[in-house]
Amino acid sequence: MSADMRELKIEAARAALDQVEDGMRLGIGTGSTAEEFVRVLAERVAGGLTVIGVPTSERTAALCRELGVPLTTLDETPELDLTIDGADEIGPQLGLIKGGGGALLREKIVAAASRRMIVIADKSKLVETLGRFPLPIEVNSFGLGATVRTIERTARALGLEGALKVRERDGKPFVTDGGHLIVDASFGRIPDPRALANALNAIPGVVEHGLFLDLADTAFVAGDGEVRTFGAA
Ligand SMILES: O=C(CO)[C@H](O)[C@H](O)COP(=O)(O)O
Repeated sequence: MSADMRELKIEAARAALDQVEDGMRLGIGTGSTAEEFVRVLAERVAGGLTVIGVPTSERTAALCRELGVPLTTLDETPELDLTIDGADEIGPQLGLIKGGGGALLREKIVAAASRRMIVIADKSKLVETLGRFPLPIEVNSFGLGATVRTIERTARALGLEGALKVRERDGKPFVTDGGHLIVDASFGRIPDPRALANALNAIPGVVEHGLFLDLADTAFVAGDGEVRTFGAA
């Protein structure tokens, strides 16, 4: 990642930090932008801010522990005030594609448990139509072949075509924190994300998908010397 790109992520993270108030229960996202948020949050915590966070991945949990951000779980703290997370794409009405980092299931559970969700990103994530970024779909490993065929058929019925690939890392299937697999679906354009989300939700074997609709309230997007706010300020 270039130094400029990292700077944009830090700017967006700082804008989100301004929304954090003392005593808040936070959902803490996953990915390189969310990690910049953890870093700026940790500085504030070291300076006396009192917050408690639910991490959306083991990777984020490890960074929080390393930097001294206090953690809890959704079992101990089932309602959160604010979740801050990155995204792979930000589309119309703050519809998102997430899951590039493989944490979409926990990210969606945490976002849904939060009163407010803020997305932080650099401007490369803004799109007019979702789908350029392959849609991550988390699936149970049992019946993988059948589930992939059903996803393919379901997508085709909605006019969506494209390669479906089981995600790999180091030549082996990528396994999520929940022990599932990820199928990346290269649809190119998803003109009706709601129809696709509903259809995917109905497929046995699909654990969750990376379409985040009606979850994000605000996006802080850094680029061209400013941080733009989308949605509720
Ligand atoms: O959804 C995610 C992880 O599952 C991330 O938020 C998304 O992949 C963005 O990551 P980055 O900030 O590194 O671009």
